[in-house]
Amino acid sequence: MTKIRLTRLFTFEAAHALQGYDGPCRNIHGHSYKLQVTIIGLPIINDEHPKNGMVLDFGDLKQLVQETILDVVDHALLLRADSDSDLVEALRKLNHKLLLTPYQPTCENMLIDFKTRLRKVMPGSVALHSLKL
Ligand SMILES: Nc1nc2c(c(=O)[nH]1)N=C([C@H](O)[C@H](O)COP(=O)(O)OP(=O)(O)OP(=O)(O)O)CN2
Ligand SMILES: [Zn+2]
Repeated sequence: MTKIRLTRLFTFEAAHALQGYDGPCRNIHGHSYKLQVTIIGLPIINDEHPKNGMVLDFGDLKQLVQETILDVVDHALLLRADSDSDLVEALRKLNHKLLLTPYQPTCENMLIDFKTRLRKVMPGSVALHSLKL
């Protein structure tokens, strides 16, 4: 049977700073990110099944990505966990949505993080094929 890849595009807004970077991106700045999620699997072949013909309902994929990634990063500020503690404390006092990452928040590292998070919640019948940011 033929395995099928399904791709869905998501967008989110986030700010970050690249600590120690030799350019303007060491300052806190923001992006409108586009995240492409591709899964792979076999379509359900069962006329009695409500998801007949689907690898995964697009709605279910949307909910998975929403809960696992977008709820975490959308309108958040991503800073390295070892950022200046006064800054972190001040942002917390202001109730800012802060994601302290154990990594430099580059696209590459964010993708590794997203992959880890998504793999944990993929239904058994499908696999995460690829991510693009
Ligand atoms: N390999 C990577 N390089 C850079 C990353 C990254 O995540 N991975 N991130 C940055 C900055 O955070 C930021 O994204 C700047 O990108 P850049 O395209 O260099 O910015 P510009 O202002 O030149 O481009 P615009 O299109 O005007 O935003 C840097 N490098
Ligand atoms: Zn940036």
